[in-house]
Amino acid sequence: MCKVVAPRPSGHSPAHLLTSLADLLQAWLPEQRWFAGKGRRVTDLSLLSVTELHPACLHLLISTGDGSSPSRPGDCYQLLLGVGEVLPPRLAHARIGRASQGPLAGLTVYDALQEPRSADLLLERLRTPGTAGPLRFERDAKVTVPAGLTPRLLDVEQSNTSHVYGNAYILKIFRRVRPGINPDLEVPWALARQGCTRVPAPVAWFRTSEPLPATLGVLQPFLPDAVDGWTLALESLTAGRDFREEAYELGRATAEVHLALAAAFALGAPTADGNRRLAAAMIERLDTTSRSVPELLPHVDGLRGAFDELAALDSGRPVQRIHGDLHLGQVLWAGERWSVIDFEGEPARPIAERRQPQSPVRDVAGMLRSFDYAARSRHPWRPEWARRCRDAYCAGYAVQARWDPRAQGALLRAHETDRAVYEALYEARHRPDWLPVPMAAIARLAEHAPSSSGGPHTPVPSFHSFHSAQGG
Ligand SMILES: Nc1ncnc2c1ncn2[C@@H]1O[C@H](COP(=O)(O)OP(=O)(O)O)[C@@H](O)[C@H]1O
Ligand SMILES: O=P(O)(O)O[C@H]1O[C@H](CO)[C@@H](O[C@H]2O[C@H](CO)[C@@H](O)[C@H](O)[C@H]2O)[C@H](O)[C@H]1O
Repeated sequence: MCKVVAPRPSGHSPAHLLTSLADLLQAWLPEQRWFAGKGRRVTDLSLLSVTELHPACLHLLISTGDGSSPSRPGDCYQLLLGVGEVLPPRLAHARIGRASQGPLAGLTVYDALQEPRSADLLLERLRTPGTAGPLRFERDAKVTVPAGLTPRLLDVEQSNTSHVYGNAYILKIFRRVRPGINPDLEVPWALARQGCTRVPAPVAWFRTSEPLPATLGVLQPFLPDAVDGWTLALESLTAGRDFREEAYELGRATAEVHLALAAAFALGAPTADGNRRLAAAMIERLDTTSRSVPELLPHVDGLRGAFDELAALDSGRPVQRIHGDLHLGQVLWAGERWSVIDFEGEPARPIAERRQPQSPVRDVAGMLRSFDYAARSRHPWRPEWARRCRDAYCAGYAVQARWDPRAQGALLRAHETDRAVYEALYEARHRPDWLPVPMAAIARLAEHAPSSSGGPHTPVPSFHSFHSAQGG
């Protein structure tokens, strides 16, 4: 960590500190993968809380807005800032800038989550529960986390920031913070209590009570040698290898998690009214998204067909807690089986909404879209690879859940369409180069008028009988 010089930042109010940080953060935030306002200027910036974890390491909750709507509350983000005189070369990539005014004038500010020392600080706090200002560090009383585990920053594309400790634990620090308990703590905790072994159970976490009650980070066991489903799918595509057996097992794993979720949380009955409200919400998302992603505009009328079809439906599957953002990047192959991670749901949605019971078909649709994503992201495009994976996945799901998602044609189509709209917004905001991937699906979904398909449920006893039935 850099050497700190007086005056100590903690001696200053958030408003005073902001005079040092505002310019630096306004330039730096829009460059961050986890920042949801790509391409938009940060005009309104305020510090919601400042906690000194160490004289040279500040924990910050900030609120940002783009000035577009004075009535819209700003987004809240969690930062760990290092402050010092000189930044060592190994931290050059973490540099945010040199403050020119205010209490930090002349000091260099950097993203402290990029360095192991801040990871050490957080783990020490999590090992021994307690508080620091508004921050509360808590853990599962039955688990003892050893001291001195070597941290490393996880070097993968992700929406948050994670540190791995001694290949034994992983700490996810949520970047975008929303009021309420984060489902990524709530759901794995509840599943562990159900005895579900498909999901790593939280061992420690930290949260804040002010200025908003929110979960800030979760420590879980790290699955060593795990490979995520997205990497495996791309390897399979590159090598021209089949992925049906993996997809089938993934379907079984998804259904197993859904069954455990159904046992852990309340269920809701499917109703015609529920379908109408869901369709209305999907149409609203389509309309809102097409205002910020103009590429969607030519397809809006076509896409609405799937939602109208859902609105006319008078049945469906019972609603329950689900994963909420299921895709190939959220499943890990480790120890010869699939595990499921990241129950945060769609990060842009309010937490109260993410905690509502939803149709399990929504998760199935997320994974089906993901097979399409993988196939679309490689040249040459191999639609048959995605089609086989999608079928195998549903077959595996049907065996475990005892109902086949393919028999829910209208529901599945509406959820896939809604998911593709979500993906278009996500990519436009976070990875504009990827926008063509969901747009390809959107064009296809809009072009093919919805029609009820999907036959009656036919249980498939094993992958191998499924495989031979497909002539594989
Ligand atoms: N328990 C775990 N064991 C091993 N690797 C993990 C574990 N949890 C997460 N990871 C790795 O971290 C990556 C990002 O995790 P994820 O929870 O999806 O973060 P984010 O929500 O920030 O995208 C995963 O793709 C995986 O590579
Ligand atoms: O970071 P999260 O895992 O919470 O999820 C967000 O980012 C994902 C991209 O990293 C995004 O997923 C989309 O791209 C994936 C490939 O990178 C693909 O597997 C998914 O099917 C596709 O939706 C996800 O939508 C977003 O919420």
